[in-house]
Amino acid sequence: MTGPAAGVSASVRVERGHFTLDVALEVPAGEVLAVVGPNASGKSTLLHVVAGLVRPTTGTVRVGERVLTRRSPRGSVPDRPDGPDLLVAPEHRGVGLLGQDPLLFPHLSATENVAFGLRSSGMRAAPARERAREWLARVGLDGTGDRRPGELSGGQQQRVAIARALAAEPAVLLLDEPLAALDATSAPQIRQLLAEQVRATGTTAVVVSHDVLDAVVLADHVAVLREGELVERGRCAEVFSAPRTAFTAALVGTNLLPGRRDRAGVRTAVGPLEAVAPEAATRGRPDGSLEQPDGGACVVRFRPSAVELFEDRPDGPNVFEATVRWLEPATGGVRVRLAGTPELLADLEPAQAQGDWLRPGGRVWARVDPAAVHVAAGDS
Ligand SMILES: Nc1ncnc2c1ncn2[C@@H]1O[C@H](COP(=O)(O)OP(=O)(O)OP(=O)(O)O)[C@@H](O)[C@H]1O
Repeated sequence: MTGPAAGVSASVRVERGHFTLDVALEVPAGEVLAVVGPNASGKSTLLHVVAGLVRPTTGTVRVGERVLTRRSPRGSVPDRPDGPDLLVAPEHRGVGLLGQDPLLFPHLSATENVAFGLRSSGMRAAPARERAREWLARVGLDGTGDRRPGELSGGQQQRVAIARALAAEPAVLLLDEPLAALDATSAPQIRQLLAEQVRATGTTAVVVSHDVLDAVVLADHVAVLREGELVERGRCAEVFSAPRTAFTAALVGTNLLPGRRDRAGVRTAVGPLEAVAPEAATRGRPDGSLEQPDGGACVVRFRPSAVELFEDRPDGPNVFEATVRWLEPATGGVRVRLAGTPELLADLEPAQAQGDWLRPGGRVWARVDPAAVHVAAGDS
């Protein structure tokens, strides 16, 4: 490694025409942060700022104690205490970047591709080749070192790129959708390999993806980016199991509604909802009550499989009428999207999804199991 594992901190603003990225984030040394968000939310821009490929409009990027990028607002005094503007070149930052394209040299063998980076950082030829062979074995390519990229599958090429990136022992590794170009068989294998190797080497890493699975498998923490701003962050398990914004809930495929508590329950856009989930009583004060028992803003969360749909109004609490937006396949059944803001999801078993009444544009009755309704204090 170029030194002991170092954390990353970035507080930057990038203005690009109509788009503005404005984020502040920290990744502790040796940990992995996933940045997830939809297309054009600014994920790649953020990585490129950390890699030194994009100069921010203002802000600072540090790896450990070392400042790699600093840009002050225009018109500020140049001899400020925090130092002059600077942009350390990408190749001198100790920061590796692995994208969806392995970008291997086509005329070099796999071993030579991995050894190239080591040679350019000053290692002699024989030890560089030896180290390259060791790394190819670590990524499951023992015996294929003499092949050129054209003689390797897409997944194998990406293994070579991972070996090359990690063999250089970067202080920080940036992963920009590293699995996006792989087929459905290779992607899980490479995801697992990356997770193992990043952890085994203790490399600090930032992975950007629109796929929540990458965050779950690869990362300790997740930051959710929307239109250039971080809308939620925390440990993956916490953010994904109890999203606090409708945006993140949609990303992880659960339902979340803003509400207000009153004596009778929770008022939401679809009507009053009862909750008897244990979490409703555990996420507030130590005595079990919620922080704002009356009139307080809260978020109501329930999984799509807790929603049943009916042609005629059913009995019971938590019943509301809705319009079907569309139907799509779901694991073991059918996912129905119900129109509204936010859109709600219902996962039905195939037998429940029969009948003419369940069609896009049709009116249906929805019922949510009160035992599956979780309520937490806060705004969505
Ligand atoms: N070189 C550039 N010049 C001007 N605008 C750019 C440039 N590169 C990206 N943008 C704009 O910045 C915004 C964010 O793009 P970015 O590629 O960072 O998003 P992303 O979240 O990585 O998207 P995707 O998931 O589609 O890769 C977009 O609106 C994009 O059009």
